[in-house]
Amino acid sequence: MSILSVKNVNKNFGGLKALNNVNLTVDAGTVHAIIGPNGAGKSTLLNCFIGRLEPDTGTVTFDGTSLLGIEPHEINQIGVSRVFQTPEIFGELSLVDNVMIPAFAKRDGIFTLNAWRQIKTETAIRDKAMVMLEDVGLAAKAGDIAGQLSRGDKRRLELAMCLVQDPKLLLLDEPTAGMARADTNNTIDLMKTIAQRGVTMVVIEHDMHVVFSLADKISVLAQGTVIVEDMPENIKGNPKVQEAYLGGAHL
Ligand SMILES: Nc1ncnc2c1ncn2[C@@H]1O[C@H](COP(=O)(O)OP(=O)(O)OP(=O)(O)O)[C@@H](O)[C@H]1O
Repeated sequence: MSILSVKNVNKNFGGLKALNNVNLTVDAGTVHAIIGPNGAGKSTLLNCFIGRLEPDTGTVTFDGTSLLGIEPHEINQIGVSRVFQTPEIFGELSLVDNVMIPAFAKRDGIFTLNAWRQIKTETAIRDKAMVMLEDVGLAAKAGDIAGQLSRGDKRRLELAMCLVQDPKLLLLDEPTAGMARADTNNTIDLMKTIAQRGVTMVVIEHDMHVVFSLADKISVLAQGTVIVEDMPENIKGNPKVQEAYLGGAHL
């Protein structure tokens, strides 16, 4: 059953066709990877899922609700969370505070600093935040200041900030970018655990080891168009993919 459906989406930047009649279907409970060369339109497409960009034409539907014309926080509220390429965390706050903030935002609709001062002591939310930090392997650092974390840990923290919102759909933009291999493998394991819990994931990723370790289905974008959508085993040898994606090189 489809949870995210993209139909005939076009997006131009001036004279540049960043998305050219994109169609894509993500099935519930699957990991769906979007790959393609630099500038193919992957981030532009993801931004159309979270209200950061509005397509010029076409539809984006999540769980029966159109995602177009609604605010990013409302999209978040209905169950879509995104992990960014550059982690968006609160650098001066502790890890546990970082995870509590999105938990409150999810519960109360929108987050305000005044509310934060009053509710910071709520133990149920603090306990939930601690469970999420445990899940991503950061519980021992719960009281540390987030800005001082390593790059890999910052990404794990951001993942905890998404998971605390109990998302139905998790969007990950290059979740292992800049990580050493050991960190990448830990992240793959973590994402597998999240997938096993039934969270649908859309992953943009350049690292083919990550893509082929995780994906149930892969969409290949080239010059703003989905040129192939198929199972991983059918992607590697696809000449269209090799030509468009790597200029004829073998994946
Ligand atoms: N805000 C913008 N204004 C103008 N052009 C843009 C804007 N955002 C993206 N583009 C252009 O749209 C095209 C698609 O960019 P996009 O970032 O979506 O590609 P991508 O597949 O995510 O690339 P990468 O893998 O390098 O991150 C590129 O040519 C890019 O330069």
